[in-house]
Amino acid sequence: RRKTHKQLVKDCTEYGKEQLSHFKKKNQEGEDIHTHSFDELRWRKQESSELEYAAILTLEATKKLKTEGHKETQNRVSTREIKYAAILTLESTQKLKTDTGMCLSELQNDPELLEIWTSLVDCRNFTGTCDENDPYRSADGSCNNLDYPEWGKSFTPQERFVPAHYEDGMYTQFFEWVKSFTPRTNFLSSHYEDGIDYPRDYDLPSPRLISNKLFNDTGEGSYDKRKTAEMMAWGQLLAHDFVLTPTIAKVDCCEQANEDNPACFPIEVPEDDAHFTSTCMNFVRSSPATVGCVPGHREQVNELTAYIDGSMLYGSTKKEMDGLREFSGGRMRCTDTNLLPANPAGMCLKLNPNDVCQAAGDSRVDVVPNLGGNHILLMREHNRIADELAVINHHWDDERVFQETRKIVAAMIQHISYNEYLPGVIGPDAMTYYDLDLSPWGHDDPYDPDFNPSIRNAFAAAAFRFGHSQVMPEQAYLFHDYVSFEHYPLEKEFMNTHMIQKQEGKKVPALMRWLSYDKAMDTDRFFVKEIRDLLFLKNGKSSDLPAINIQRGRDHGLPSYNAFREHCGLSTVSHWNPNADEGLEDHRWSVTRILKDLYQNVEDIDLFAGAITENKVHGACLIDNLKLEKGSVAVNKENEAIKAILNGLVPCSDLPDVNLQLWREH
Ligand code: HEM
Ligand SMILES: [Ca+2]
Repeated sequence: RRKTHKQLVKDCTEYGKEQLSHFKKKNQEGEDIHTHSFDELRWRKQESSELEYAAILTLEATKKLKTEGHKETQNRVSTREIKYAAILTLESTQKLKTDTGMCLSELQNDPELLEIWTSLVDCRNFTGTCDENDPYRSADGSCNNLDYPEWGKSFTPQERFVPAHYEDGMYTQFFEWVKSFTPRTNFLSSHYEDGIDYPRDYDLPSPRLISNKLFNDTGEGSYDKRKTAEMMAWGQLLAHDFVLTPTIAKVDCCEQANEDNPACFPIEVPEDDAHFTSTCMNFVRSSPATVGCVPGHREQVNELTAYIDGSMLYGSTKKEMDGLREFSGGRMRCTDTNLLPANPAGMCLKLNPNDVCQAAGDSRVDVVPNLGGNHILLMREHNRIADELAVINHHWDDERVFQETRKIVAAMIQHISYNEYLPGVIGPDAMTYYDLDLSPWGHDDPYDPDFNPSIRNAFAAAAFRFGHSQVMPEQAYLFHDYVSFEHYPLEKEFMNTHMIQKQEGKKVPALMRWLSYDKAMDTDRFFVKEIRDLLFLKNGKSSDLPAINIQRGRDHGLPSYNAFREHCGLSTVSHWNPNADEGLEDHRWSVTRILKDLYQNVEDIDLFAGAITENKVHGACLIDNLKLEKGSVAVNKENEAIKAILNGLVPCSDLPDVNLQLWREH
C-alpha cells in the first residue's frame, strides 16, 4: 500500500531528524580531542552549524525519500555502469516518475509537498535587508548584488559549474530537470555513489597511492625560473580571501571508535608506503549544506566572502571585522611592534616562550610564515593609508577612514591579482583569450548582475589547489645585502609563528625580501616531500597534501576529470591511447602510463590528478576554472585607478605610490 505524499515526507523528515541527533551524539560540540591542531583549524565555525544541521537532516530525509519511493533505484545506483551522477539522477528521477508518480523535480516544484517539507526541515533564507545607498561593501559580502543579496556572502553553499552542453539530445531531460531545480543553483550533478551524499570510492585507487606514483618528487621537480616565491605566497593569500571550506567535526578518523562515523572518510595508505607506517591517514569530511528549501544532494559551505575584498585581512562577518579594528583613526589593530594582534584561542604551536598565535580575518594565518608575512604587509598597508587619509580629510570619522581605506586596500589586492598574479599563472595569451586583461585606461566595468560570483566547488577543491605544486621546501630570510640567506625546512615551520615573532618582528622584512627574490617551485606534477610526506609534522605524525586534495574532491562529489573536459569543451576521453579517437590527450606518455596503472578506467581519473598532470597547453581545464573568478573583480563597486607594486630591485622610494590626494574632500 502506498503511503500518501504527506505521510512519506513526514516519515522521511522524522528519519532525517533521528539521523541528525545520532550525528550530534557522536560528535559532541566542542569536545576536546587530540588530533593535529590544524585539523581543528578548519573545523567549522558556529555560523556554519545551523547550515550543517539543516543539511544533515535534508540529506538523510532525501535519501530515505528516494529509497521509499523506489527501492530498486538504490541498487542501480551502486552498480558501476552508471558513471555519471547526472545519468544517475536522471534515471532515478525517471523511475520514480513512472513507478510512483513522484520524483525529485516534482517534489521540488509541488507547493503542497514543499510546504510540508519546509515546516519539517529548518530551512534558512537570507533575512537581512540591504541598504541601497551604502557605498561600502558589507563585511559578510551580502547585498553586493541587490537582486541576489546572498550571492558571494560568507556561510553560503558553494556553486557548481554548469555543463552547457547538457542541452544536447542525450541529456535534454536532465537539463530540464536542472532548470526546474532553482534558478540560483546551476550545478553539474555530483558524482556521489548514492547520488546524494555518499562519496564514490568504488574502484578508485587510494589517493596516497596516486600521490606516490604521480606526485612523488624524486629529483624531477625544479624551481620555476621566472616565478618568485611570492607568486606561491600570493596564491595562498588570495585563496584565503575567497574560500574556506569547513570540515564537519573534530575527530581522528583513524581511531577504531570512528569506523562508522559519518564525519569520516580516512585515506587508505598502501602497506608498502615508503614514508608512512600507519595504513590510515586522517581525513574529516567537509561540512554539508543543501541548497534551497527542497530535497536535494550534498553541497559544501564557503565560510568566507567569495569576493576579492581583503576578507583575509578584515574578516568575513561584521563581528570578525569589529574584532580586528582599532576603532580609532580608521586603523586595524596591531601590536606595539607593528605585528598582528595576538589570538589567544589560536592553534599555532607556540614552540618558544614569546610566540603567540596571530589574529586575522582568516583563521589559517599561522599555517606558514610566508602567509603570516603577507597578512602583516596588508595590515601595515591599511594603517599607512588610513593615517594619510586621516590627515588629508581631517573631518572624516573613524568609520569613514576605515571604510575608504578598506576599499583602497581591497582594490589593490584585486589589481595585483589580475594585473600581475593571474598573468603569471596563465600567461598573457590566456589572459587575452579569456578577456581578462585590465583596461590600460585604468577603468574597467565588466560588471554582470546575472553572474553569481560564488566560488565553484571544483575550483576550490581541485583547480586552485594547483598552487600546492609551487610550494618550496623551505622558508627563509634574505638580508639587506641580497646575498645572505637563512633557510628553515618547511616541515619545521607549519603552524610556527617564530620566524615572524622572534626579535619582536624585526626579521619580517627579511622574510618578505626572501619572498620577493627567491624562486617558487615549478607548477608541475611534483610536490616537495615537505608537503607530500611531512605536511603538518607533529609528534612524528604528518599528512600528504596532494593526496588530501584528491580525497577532498571525492568527498565533495566532484565528477571525474573527464566530465570537466566535457564541461571545458575539450574532447571526452574513453581510451588511454592518445592517438585513438577519444584518446587521453594533453598528457605525456610517461604520465598516461602511470595513470593507466592506477585507474581501471580512463573515465575515472580524479579532477585534481588529471588536471595537474596535463601538459601546459592553451585551453587546459585549469585555465577555464580560473576564468570564472573574473566575476569577483567585476563586482567591485569602486574603480579607482590603482597602480602599485613593480617587480625588480628598485629603492622603495622610487616605487609609484597611490596618490591619496585624489581622495581629498572639500
Ligand atoms: C605552504 C603552503 C601551503 C600549505 C601548507 C597549504 C595547505 C593547505 C591545506 C592543509 C589545505 C586543506 C586541505 C583539505 O583538507 O582539503 C589547503 C587547501 C587549499 N589550498 Fe593550500 N596550502 C599552501 C599553499 C597554497 C597555495 C600556494 C594555493 C594556491 C595558489 C593554495 C590553495 C588552496 C585552496 C584553494 C585550498 C582549498 C581551501 C578551502 O576550500 O578550504 N594553497 N591548503
Ligand atoms: Ca573575500
